[in-house]
Amino acid sequence: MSVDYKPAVHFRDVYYSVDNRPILKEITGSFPEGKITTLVGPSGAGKTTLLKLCNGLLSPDSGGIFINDQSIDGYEPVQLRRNVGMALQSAPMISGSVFKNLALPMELRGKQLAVDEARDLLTQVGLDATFLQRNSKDLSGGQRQKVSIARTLVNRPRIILLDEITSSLDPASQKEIEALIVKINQKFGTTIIWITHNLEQALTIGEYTWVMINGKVIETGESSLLNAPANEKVRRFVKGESQ
Ligand SMILES: Nc1ncnc2c1ncn2[C@@H]1O[C@H](COP(=O)(O)OP(=O)(O)OP(=O)(O)O)[C@@H](O)[C@H]1O
Repeated sequence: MSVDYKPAVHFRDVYYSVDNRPILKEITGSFPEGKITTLVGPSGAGKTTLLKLCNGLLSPDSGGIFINDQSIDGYEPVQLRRNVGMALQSAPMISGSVFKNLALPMELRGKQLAVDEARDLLTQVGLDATFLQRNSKDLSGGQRQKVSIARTLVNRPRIILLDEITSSLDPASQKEIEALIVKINQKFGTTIIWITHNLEQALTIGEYTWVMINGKVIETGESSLLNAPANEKVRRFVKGESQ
């Protein structure tokens, strides 16, 4: 990974295991501040696990994780969740209105979300104000993902983690969400770490890529590395061949 950029998230020799089974091994590297980095690799490589380490949902067995140069252990959980937002493929919603869903991150901090602010958030993600009173269960997949992203923005996070947020969407919705994430990245300088199975997406949207295989980071660099991987395992992965 280029040394020209300040790391937003830095991993230093991180190990993580479940029931003595190593899931992540020797993870060292940085996600540059203000950039979009995609995380690719075969199923079970450890991508989601790595993402969950970035916001404290999981803790490493050993090694260090640093968010904006500060050890993740030094953050209050609330402060960490505000700094590092996350959106998931399933875009989980609580039952009730879109407004209720947008207000949730504030409510968890004992605060209220102003209706004007909720409207602004919807505008940011390309939805009009009529959506505020819609029931979350009546949203399409693309709309649901937009609300999920808007809800992430409530806390104005400096870093957003995305776990396959477009993989269940039709191509048009996928393009809309991609454009939305690029806009958020450019407008607010938000660091984006994006797990995707879509290598075309990694090439076009992400400036940088980490390739993970079997719990290890095998290659990192500009996304164009996917066009000509140096590593044989990565070459096989990119060609869709089994490891
Ligand atoms: N809580 C857990 N208990 C047992 N095994 C787990 C647990 N969490 C993760 N694993 C295992 O760790 C490995 C990595 O899982 P992870 O979900 O991080 O991979 P991934 O690269 O995100 O995969 P996918 O692309 O399929 O989502 C898998 O073998 C998974 O079964």
